[in-house]
Amino acid sequence: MTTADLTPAAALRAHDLRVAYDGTEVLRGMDLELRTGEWLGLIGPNGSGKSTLLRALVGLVPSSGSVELGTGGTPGPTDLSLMPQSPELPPGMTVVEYVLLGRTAHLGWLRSESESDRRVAIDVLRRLGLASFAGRTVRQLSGGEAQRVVIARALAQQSPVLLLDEPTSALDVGHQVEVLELVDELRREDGLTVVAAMHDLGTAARYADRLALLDRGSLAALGSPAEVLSEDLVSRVYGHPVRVHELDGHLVVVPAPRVPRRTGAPGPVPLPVRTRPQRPDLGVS
Ligand SMILES: Nc1ncnc2c1ncn2[C@@H]1O[C@H](COP(=O)(O)OP(=O)(O)OP(=O)(O)O)[C@@H](O)[C@H]1O
Repeated sequence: MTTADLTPAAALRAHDLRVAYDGTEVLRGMDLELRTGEWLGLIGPNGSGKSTLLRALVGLVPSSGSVELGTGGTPGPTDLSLMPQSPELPPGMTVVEYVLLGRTAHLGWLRSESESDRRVAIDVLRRLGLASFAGRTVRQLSGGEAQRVVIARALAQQSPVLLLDEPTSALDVGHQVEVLELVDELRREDGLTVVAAMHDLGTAARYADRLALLDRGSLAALGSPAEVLSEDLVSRVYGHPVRVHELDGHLVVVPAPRVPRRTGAPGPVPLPVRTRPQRPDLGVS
């Protein structure tokens, strides 16, 4: 066996990916290589470009640079599946009809869904504990139920690369674990490649093989969770001091309280200086 055999194949490569809205560049010089079967966590403050990067990877926003499959071709509609952050839920559409939209990329011109498409949709709904909602309209769901239905639609597409934009922001802790474990199971069993933008840094670290930290449209760090979640780096990029602890073998990031400035109080106030961080040597090219 050679070293090449041991190196996971690339699922997707982005090179010098850039996006500008109304002439303002919000994503710049993004170079990423996704390995087949890996989970890449996207983290970064509000507005740092996580959603824009995901949308650029699927071609939903005009971008410059390149996105190509590991095999070298341009991604087609069945290659990447995106679960958007705030999708439109069409009024009157039932849950099963909505999840079946995930099969659209697999249908030929003017073809309607087959029995096997319906089976895929029902199976995904069942695995997410949503089968009893199948006949309900999507507007008749709670926020968390609706979010799981949107995830179900993305999973029903059965694409080899799954892009999730804050997939658990509306979910209680039990459903968060249920959804993330299901995605992780698909990753381990079927070699699904996952990119998930998440705000909870501990949860992102728990599932990701690597974390990509975005800062104002650029990649500030890319590496293992332990490498990227350094107190200094996270405090600087997020503009607030944090502490990183290890609990039961997992990293937990908690905001540190700002020390109130008192007249005559001894010692410095540990406020982070919000300057552009030095790019650490974490494999970012
Ligand atoms: N349609 C748009 N038109 C103009 N500017 C936009 C548009 N969408 C996003 N932006 C800007 O692009 C930047 C990146 O936004 P993006 O939504 O990618 O950030 P994000 O990291 O996903 O943020 P959040 O964590 O708040 O979801 C922000 O400054 C945002 O205001």
